[in-house]
Amino acid sequence: MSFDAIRLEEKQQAYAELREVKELFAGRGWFTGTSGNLSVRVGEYRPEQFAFAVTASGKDKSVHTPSDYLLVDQNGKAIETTGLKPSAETLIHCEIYRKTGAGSIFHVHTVFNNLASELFWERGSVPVDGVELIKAFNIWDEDAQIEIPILPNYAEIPRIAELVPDAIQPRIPGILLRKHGIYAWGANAFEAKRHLEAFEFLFEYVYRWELLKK
Ligand SMILES: CSCCC(=O)C(=O)COP(=O)(O)O
Ligand SMILES: [Zn+2]
Repeated sequence: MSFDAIRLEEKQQAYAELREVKELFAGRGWFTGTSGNLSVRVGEYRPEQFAFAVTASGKDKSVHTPSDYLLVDQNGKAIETTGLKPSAETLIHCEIYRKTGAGSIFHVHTVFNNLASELFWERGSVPVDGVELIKAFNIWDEDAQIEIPILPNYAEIPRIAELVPDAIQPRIPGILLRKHGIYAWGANAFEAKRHLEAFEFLFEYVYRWELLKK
């Protein structure tokens, strides 16, 4: 498969989706200090070869410019002529796509996802019991109990990326990095957004509930 088959309209559609969600999340204050990154897959998918549009590294994600996104391959290398650098965390997106075949991945740093990751670091996952919003993950069991995995936040992204495949839990479309942020994914941007919003609600809930219990 060649990436030449990716049509201009597909790329423009992916960039438009990223722009829309970037604007929405920026309005919620989810990109503090240039943090966060977003991606949408384009073209055909095979675990050994795929492409995606990803946010460029280090940009102020609350503003729109003509150089906010670029296309990369399954190894995170640019597949278009550009001076832009892909997100420093692109390798994590690569591993999530390879393992899950997802269509879109969103990463944000928030105070509640950082607090939850630290509160439950020693457990290795954030437990959530019986909260209605678990249904946003298409888990419909009454009183469902889920565990959201937490990975260490090593300085070297490849060291984190290599842990990602084994950390991913089949029913849970997200992974926390300790005192860093959440990666949430879905079959498309709509679903990834729903999952991310649910995770953020649940992190705030579990954190506040832990305080109330004390
Ligand atoms: C200033 S935030 C540190 C880097 C980070 O965690 C992040 O999410 C943004 O990195 P990017 O290269 O995608 O801009
Ligand atoms: Zn980050």
